[in-house]
Amino acid sequence: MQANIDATVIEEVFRKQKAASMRLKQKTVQERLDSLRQLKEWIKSNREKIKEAVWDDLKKPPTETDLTEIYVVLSEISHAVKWLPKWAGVHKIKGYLPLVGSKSYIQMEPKGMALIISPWNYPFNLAIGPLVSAIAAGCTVVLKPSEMAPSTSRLIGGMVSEVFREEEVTVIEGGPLVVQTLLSKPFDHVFFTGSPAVGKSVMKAASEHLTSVTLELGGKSPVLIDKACKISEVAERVVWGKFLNCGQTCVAPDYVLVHETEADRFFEEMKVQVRKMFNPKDRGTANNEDYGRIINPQHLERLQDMFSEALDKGAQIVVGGEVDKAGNYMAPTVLREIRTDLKLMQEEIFGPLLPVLTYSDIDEAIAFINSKPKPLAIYVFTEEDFFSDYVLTHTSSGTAVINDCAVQFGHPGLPFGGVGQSGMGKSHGYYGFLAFSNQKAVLHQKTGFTPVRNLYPPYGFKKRKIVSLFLRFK
Ligand SMILES: NC(=O)C1=CN([C@@H]2O[C@H](COP(=O)(O)OP(=O)(O)OC[C@H]3O[C@@H](n4cnc5c(N)ncnc54)[C@H](OP(=O)(O)O)[C@@H]3O)[C@@H](O)[C@H]2O)C=CC1
Ligand SMILES: CCCCCC(=O)O
Repeated sequence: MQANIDATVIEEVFRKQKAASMRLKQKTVQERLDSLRQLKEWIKSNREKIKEAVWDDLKKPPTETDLTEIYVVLSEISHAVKWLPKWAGVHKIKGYLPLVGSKSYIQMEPKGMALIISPWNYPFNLAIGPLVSAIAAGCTVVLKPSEMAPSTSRLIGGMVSEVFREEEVTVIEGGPLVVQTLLSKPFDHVFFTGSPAVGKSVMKAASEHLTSVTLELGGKSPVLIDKACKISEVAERVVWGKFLNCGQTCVAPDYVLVHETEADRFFEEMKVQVRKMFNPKDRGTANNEDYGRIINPQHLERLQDMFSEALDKGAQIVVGGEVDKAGNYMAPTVLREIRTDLKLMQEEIFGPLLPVLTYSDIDEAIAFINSKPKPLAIYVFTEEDFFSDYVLTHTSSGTAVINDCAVQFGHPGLPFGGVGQSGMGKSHGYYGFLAFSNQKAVLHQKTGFTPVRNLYPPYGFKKRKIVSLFLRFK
């Protein structure tokens, strides 16, 4: 069901879901599996509609939508369908001597009512991925997609109406004001994907009800390139990870630190790879199959400001630089001779600009990375394990990839999420299931004698001896 932004509608939706959430708590694993399978069938049957909606919103190449919006979600559903019986089952806990005779286990209980707030850059994937986890956990869901991706938002509303009962999942469209109204309600979990700035306001609002949150945020994810790498392979992987979705990707490389001895070769290879993957020949054509567009004129202007400032302060273009305002087009652009005080090096770029800096000493590079907030990802390219071990030991990030970029997002077995400014909580697979679950600890004590009785008062001489004995063996 799609609800308009009227506050009374939100009130009504909340009331219905509150009433349903206790009943749905008893929703069996089989019922949840049935819902996930129906969702999967809908997605597979409506692939073209999804691609059209995402094209309307972002001019995202249909094949890229297939890969990064549809395939990733189908993979998440298949993973959940395979493992849900185990995730939702009883997790037995090993015995504990002082409680000998008791049985302990963890019971996974749905948190209850979930609010999912999703961004525009992967408007299908980042709305439905968390929804899969919430359904698997047995939660009811209010889903608020981005109004900056209206076609995909409408498609999701229609899909939800067809697949779920209204009291199970409701899509409420709208922007910041709708979010603020929704956040005034005492949900049991809020799953937010977006910028750190908005993430803070979401967390603040949720704290009024002590509602748990998952914050999937962003940040400046560095690429660190060691000496003696296979530079053409490195360039290929950096170009793909960076310019996918025109760089509008939370796990995209934000800047590169390349060892000074490799810099010239790296720049040459970046030219080769950009031209090979995203040849500007299609620039401006409506049906470009390989490269998308910036979401709107405001974001294009933001990126142009960053770009102009960099050029004014000495940055040089290695490849790219073309901008076509009419088509919200900015070419995949690699820059060198970068000053560290540029806006480009202070704020998350979230677009197709890639500043490249050189370093001579690994500790200098690590100090630079650590001078910034902890990123969502760190990408290390090296042939030496000690190098990657050293970097991962001396830096902190939500995720880390050695010798590739962005692919960690697609592995349903890995927890995904940030740390510090780049986010809190994890998503995907079992970790997404846990985000929406209360891990209830259950201890079933035996009747009759248990060692615990020796700890009851009155604490006479004998009792004190027993307690000392207990302590001596700890
Ligand atoms: N960790 C991750 O998995 C990901 C993180 N991101 C991060 O998200 C950011 C880009 O996405 P973007 O959508 O622009 O992020 P925003 O934070 O601007 O928006 C995210 C969501 O919050 C809503 N929103 C926007 N402003 C407010 C506000 N003042 N109060 C309440 N809600 C608000 C938006 O609604 P509406 O859009 O309708 O205005 C949208 O639904 C980047 O920082 C990127 O790194 C992006 C993708 C994945
Ligand atoms: C490769 C797909 C990544 C999608 C989520 C993001 O990083 O914005």
